[in-house]
Formats: sequence, C-alpha cells, structure tokens
Amino acid sequence: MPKILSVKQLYEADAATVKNKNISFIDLMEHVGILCFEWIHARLQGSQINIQIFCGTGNNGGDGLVIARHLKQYGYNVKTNIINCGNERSDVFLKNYDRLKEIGVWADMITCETELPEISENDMVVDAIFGLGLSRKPENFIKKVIQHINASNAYVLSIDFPSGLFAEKAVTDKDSVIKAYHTLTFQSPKLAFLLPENRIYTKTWEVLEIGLDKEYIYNAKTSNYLLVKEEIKPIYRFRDKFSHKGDFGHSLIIGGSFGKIGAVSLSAKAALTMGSGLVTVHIPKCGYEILQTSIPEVMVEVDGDNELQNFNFEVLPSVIGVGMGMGTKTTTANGFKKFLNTNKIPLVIDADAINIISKNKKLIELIPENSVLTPHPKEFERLVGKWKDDYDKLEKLRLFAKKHKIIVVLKGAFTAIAHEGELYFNSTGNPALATAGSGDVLTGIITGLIAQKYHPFEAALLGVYLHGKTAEIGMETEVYETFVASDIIKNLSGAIMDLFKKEPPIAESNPEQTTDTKKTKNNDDEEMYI
Ligand SMILES: NC(=O)C1=CN([C@@H]2O[C@H](COP(=O)(O)OP(=O)(O)OC[C@H]3O[C@@H](n4cnc5c(N)ncnc54)[C@H](OP(=O)(O)O)[C@@H]3O)[C@@H](O)[C@H]2O)[C@@H](O)CC1
Ligand SMILES: Nc1ncnc2c1ncn2[C@@H]1O[C@H](COP(=O)(O)OP(=O)(O)O)[C@@H](O)[C@H]1O
Ligand SMILES: [K+]
Repeated sequence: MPKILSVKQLYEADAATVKNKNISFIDLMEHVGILCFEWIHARLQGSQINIQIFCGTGNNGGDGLVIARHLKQYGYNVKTNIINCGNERSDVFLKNYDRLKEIGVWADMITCETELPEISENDMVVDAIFGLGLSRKPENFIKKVIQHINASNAYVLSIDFPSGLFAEKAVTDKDSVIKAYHTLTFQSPKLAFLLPENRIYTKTWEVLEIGLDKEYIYNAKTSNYLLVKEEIKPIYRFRDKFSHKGDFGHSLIIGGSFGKIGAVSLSAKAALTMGSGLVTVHIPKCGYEILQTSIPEVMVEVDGDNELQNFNFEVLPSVIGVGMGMGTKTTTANGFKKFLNTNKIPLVIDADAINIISKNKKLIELIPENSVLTPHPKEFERLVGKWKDDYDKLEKLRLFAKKHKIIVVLKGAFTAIAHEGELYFNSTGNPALATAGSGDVLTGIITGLIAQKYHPFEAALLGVYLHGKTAEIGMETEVYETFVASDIIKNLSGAIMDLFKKEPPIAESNPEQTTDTKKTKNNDDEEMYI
C-alpha cells in the first residue's frame, strides 16, 4: 500500500538511495528535474509561452534550476529567478547554478521587492522556492514574492510542495503559501494534500515515483496510507460455482422516518447490489408500501407509525446497518438505546444513529467491537468535539477508533478509514459524490460486504474504494451535477470490473535511466496548461 512518508523519512530515503544505489545526490536531482521537465514538455509540446521559474536556494531551488536548463535546451522561453531566501545555498543548488551558466544562462537574482519580475496571466510559473525543507512560515520579502505569484493569475506548477505549505503542520498565514494549479510531488503522497483546509494551495497533485531506495521504503514505519487499486484487488472475493444465497449473509437495514424512507431504500438497494444474499429493512409503517414496491427483492418489517420505536426485528441478520433517515426523536432514541444494550450483531452505524450516540456518549461503550461508523465531518465533530485543525482532527480520528476498537470511516474528498491506530486515505471519487443519499449508499455497500463475511475493516476499505470509483466511471458519460446517489448503485458493477481491467504496463523509475515515470494521480480532471 503506498505509504505516506514523513519529511524525516523522505530525507532518510534520499540518503539511503545515494548510499545503496551508488548514485550521487546531484545525479538524483538531475533525474528528478528531468522527470519534471518531461512532464512539462509533454504538455507544452514546444509552445513558445513564457515560463518563469522561481527558485529558492535549497534543493527545491536546485530542482528548479535543472528544470530551467532542460527547458532552455529544448528551446523554451525560460526566465529563471533566484530568490535570496537566506544565507544558505545548498551544494547541489550551487552546482546546478554553474551548470546553467555553462549553457549560457544567467539567472536573475532577486533580492528585494522592487526587483520582482512582471508575471503575465499567460505565463507559466514553476514554483521551486521551498519544498520539504520549509522550516518556518515565509515572511517579509519572500512572502511578497509568494503574494506576487498568487496575484498574477498565471498557471502555477509547484515542485514537490506549493512553497510555504508545511508537510506536517497547519498553515498559520494563508497569504504566505503559493496557490498552485498543480503540484508534482516526489515519491510519496503528502498528508498535507489530503486535508480539506489545504485545498486552496493545490487544485490537483500527482506523485512522481523518483526511484528512491525500495528497501528503505519497504521497511519505513508509518501509520498513514493511500488506498489504491493494487491493495484493494486482493480483498475482493470471487464466488464459488456452487455457492447459494445463504453463503452471502443477511443484511438488516434499520432506519427511515416519515419523509425519509428514501435513505433506507438507497442503503437497502446498495446492500443488495453489493451482493448481500438477503436484505431486510426495519422501518416505520409509513414506508411499507414504498419499500415493497420500489425494491421487490427486499423484505420489510415495520415498527411505529412515522418513526421507529422498538427495534424489535424478527430476522436473525449477519450484520445491521443503522441510522439512515432515522431521525433523533425521543421515542426513536430510546428504542435505539434499548437495542444497543442487548445487541451483539456487528453494526454499520451512520447518520442519526451517530447523532443519538453523540448526545449520550456512554452509548459508545455498547458498540460491538469491529463495528463500522461512517460519519461525515459534522457528525464526527458531534462525536468527538471540535478540532484545532485538520491534523488534530486526524489524531482524534485515530485515537477514537483505536480506543473503542471500531473502524471509523470519516467521509470526505479523501475519506479516511481509521483502524487500530492507522489511517487509510481513499484515492477514488470526485465531487459528483457530493449529492443527497451518497452516504446512505456507502453504508449499504459496507453492510452488504460484511454480510458476505468480509472482515469489517476490509469491507470499509473495499466499500469506500468502490463507492468512489463509481463516480469516476460516471464521469465517462455524465457531469458532476447530473450524477445522483442511485447512479452509484448502478455503477457498482463497473467499479468491480475496473479492479480487474488490464492497465498498460507502467515502467519503473530508475534514477540512472531518466526516461521512465511512474505516477500516482489524485484525480483525472487535472487542468492542462494548454
Ligand atoms: N527525497 C526527495 O524527495 C528529493 C528531494 N529533492 C528536492 O529537495 C527539496 C528539499 O530540499 P532542502 O532540504 O534543501 O529544502 P528546501 O525546501 O529547498 O528549503 C530549504 C531552504 O529554504 C530555507 N527556508 C526554509 N523555510 C524558510 C522560510 N520560511 N523563509 C526563508 N527561508 C526558508 C532554508 O533555510 P534555513 O531554514 O536553513 O534557514 C534552506 O535554505 C525537496 O522538496 C525536493 O524539491 C530532490 O532534488 C531529490 C530527491
Ligand atoms: N468532493 C468529493 N470527492 C469525493 N468524494 C466525495 C466528495 N464529496 C462527498 N464525497 C463522498 O460522498 C459521500 C457523502 O456522504 P454524506 O455526506 O453522508 O451524504 P448523505 O448524507 O447525503 O448521504 C461520502 O462517501 C463522501 O466521501
Ligand atoms: K515548491
């Protein structure tokens, strides 16, 4: 599973690569710079626009100088600006400065505000001011440079990081960070890119595999991972020829109230479509006919007139998904508490069931081990209280799931699945999923998987991944706005088939051989410059 490495680990991986691969750091930087150059060249195809490269004086700036040299050698219009960030100049920065001079290019040294170059909105800016080595928030003159770039409206490509964005802690001054269109980041996805509070600093990003020492990365310990197809595929189980519906479990979906029967209907349909052998819904009477006519495959039990009261279901389910459209009225809340007191069946807890638990936190202790909670951020906040920033939120998530021995699926653009102190960030999905009932479908999918004896943790990983993939498939024929929750269910089959679709072979990146790139992209709708 792609690891989200820390800054310290990335520096260690660098050192291990230099040591074990018998490659000098300057050659490694050359390799990295060429990968970035190739990325730009593939998109610009020789276009004679102005490219302005802003370099710091550390190794991020060194990358910028390598990019500048190769662009220049390919005949691009390049202007290289070196920002005097401090007294330090890294060795490889200086070497690359000389190499640029050797091909007859003198970079402009910018040391104060009055020297800031004009940037047209038609220019392309390459931001190589700070990367991993950002040690404090940019201030004074450097902050002015960053603001100048941001105000230009030019397309900004950041190298490794948008300059000014910390890798592992929150930004305290929004005006001191580059707002990139796209970021080419090296080797590992960065936690900073997965957090909603950082969304303004890079619209899109992708990982360039730069060939750092595999053994180091294999052994590196982390508790943050990016969830990608290669890791999901082995979780999926094929059906045996002689299997029958009894092998695939019985999902019970509990929820609904007057006006919100659709939520249960979506969950039930999703559990069924995901392969649950049987599905029963336990709903208030007002939903009886709706459910019976809309999903004939599903069995219906009723309880209360317009909202649930007793939770006295008669079936013996393998798993229960509970909370969708349920409401939090006192009668329902009391019935739910009684149910939690006696229940031993694994649960998938969503929406109002989470809200009821949040109002009476003692109920958390009654949640069976390995149950799955699927809050969106607001529901999670009701459960654990406010957080300082998104890093704090992730720590709360990690601790909450570990302490209560449950799996928490914190929904969002990069849904985070917390299990045993580790976090798994989903890589699929897009804003088409920001639509009514999308979460209800996710609960149904996870419930349907647990019914089929997937471990709840595996069900959460597979369910979240497939849910996101349906929206990517949807965008082959639709736009974000027209995609609705029922389309998620419709595309589930495509999402499963996609797991086994043959991808064109991806060459592995090797620092000694600079033409190969291996990429992990965060989305498909990256804005091209041309
Ligand atoms: N493994 C990999 O991924 C590879 C990484 N590579 C590249 O190396 C990059 C990391 O390079 P790096 O370590 O030299 O740090 P970098 O980001 O250039 O900044 C350090 C300089 O900035 C300064 N400085 C910091 N904050 C400041 C502030 N607020 N205001 C003013 N100054 C500030 C700091 O000064 P100091 O804090 O020491 O005073 C120092 O001079 C990485 O992002 C990637 O691009 C590839 O080439 C090879 C493989
Ligand atoms: N911008 C986005 N990118 C990817 N996934 C998203 C995005 N917005 C929402 N989602 C996904 O859509 C689902 C929304 O769930 P939720 O907020 O509970 O919706 P509802 O309450 O309408 O059912 C979650 O799985 C979430 O991860
Ligand atoms: K940068």
